[in-house]
Amino acid sequence: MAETTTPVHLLTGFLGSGKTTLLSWLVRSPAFADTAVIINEFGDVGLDHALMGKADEDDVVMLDSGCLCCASNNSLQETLESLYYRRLRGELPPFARVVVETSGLADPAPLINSLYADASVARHYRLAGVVTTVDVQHGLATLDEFEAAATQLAVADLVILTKTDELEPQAADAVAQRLAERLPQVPLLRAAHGELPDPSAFFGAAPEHHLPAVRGLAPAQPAGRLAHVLRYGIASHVMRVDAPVSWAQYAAWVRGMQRAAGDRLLRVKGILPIAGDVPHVVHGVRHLFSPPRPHEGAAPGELLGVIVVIARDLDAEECEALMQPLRPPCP
Ligand SMILES: Nc1nc2c(ncn2[C@@H]2O[C@H](COP(=O)(O)OP(=O)(O)OP(=O)(O)O)[C@@H](O)[C@H]2O)c(=O)[nH]1
Repeated sequence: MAETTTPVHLLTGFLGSGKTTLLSWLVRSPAFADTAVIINEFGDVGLDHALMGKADEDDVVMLDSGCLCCASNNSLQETLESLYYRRLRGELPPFARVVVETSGLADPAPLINSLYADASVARHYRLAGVVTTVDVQHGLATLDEFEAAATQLAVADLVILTKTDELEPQAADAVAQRLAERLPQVPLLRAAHGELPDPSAFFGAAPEHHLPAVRGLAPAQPAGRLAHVLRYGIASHVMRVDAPVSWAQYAAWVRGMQRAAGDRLLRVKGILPIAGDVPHVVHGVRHLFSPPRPHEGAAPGELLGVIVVIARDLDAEECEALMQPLRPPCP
């Protein structure tokens, strides 16, 4: 008898569209018991993992809800195989499904293809749906501007319109309407404050009717991150801040970033020691920065002081110059 395969749900969506926030909430829900979550990142440092409050980047963490979480910079194939064999050897508890959070710049088509085309993966896993997050404020503009965002939407089996708490219901309705015109067959859910009305709806996506579109979009070889970086002039810079900073320094840094690079910024995230060495989570999407909040969960360890800046046409030198307000003043 053929072995049953484990369903894999891809969670994609452009930089800052709310994937990690949504997932952080979902993994605590009983609907996510028996789920293994894999976080795959753009950038050299596994920050999303830390922002979700997990302890160890290399290991699989079991949450109270029964959900398993791990971060990986390996290929999806390698990670899925490793999970499969660890489960087989009894090193991991059984899991009934997998959720993969892709990086915000990833073209999901090669990932989708690998689930179908890689024989060793396809023996044990199957694609069960692609969920694409679209930011209600920036989403439509991003779709027009970035091919990756358009591709992420094109392959969606379920669209989640995020941050609807930030707009009036009528304005959110208008965005939902525009998305429905683009993808009339794809269901759309709304998330507010990073939450869905029903967490189990996340698993309701059905991929079959999008397969032709995926085949048409997928390049022959899996697209490397570099391809995106070169094509759009987008680069990810990992900056380090070694000493605690004051609120005044933080404010000066944000002002400088907004003024000098606001139109080129895509995403800023990190964990900064602010005001007496308290680790604070820093988030920016485009030119907007959220108020930093104290970091929750396991100590950030060496990620404390790491800021990832993803921007267009911003080289390392200029990025470093923009970090100056966070550097200790010269004696
Ligand atoms: N008001 C509001 N803010 C949200 C919501 N979801 C996410 N955010 C904020 O949007 C910013 C980006 O959210 P993330 O969850 O990190 O986005 P992401 O898609 O994982 O981003 P990348 O890791 O860059 O791909 C953060 O400041 C979040 O607090 C929401 O539903 N409402």
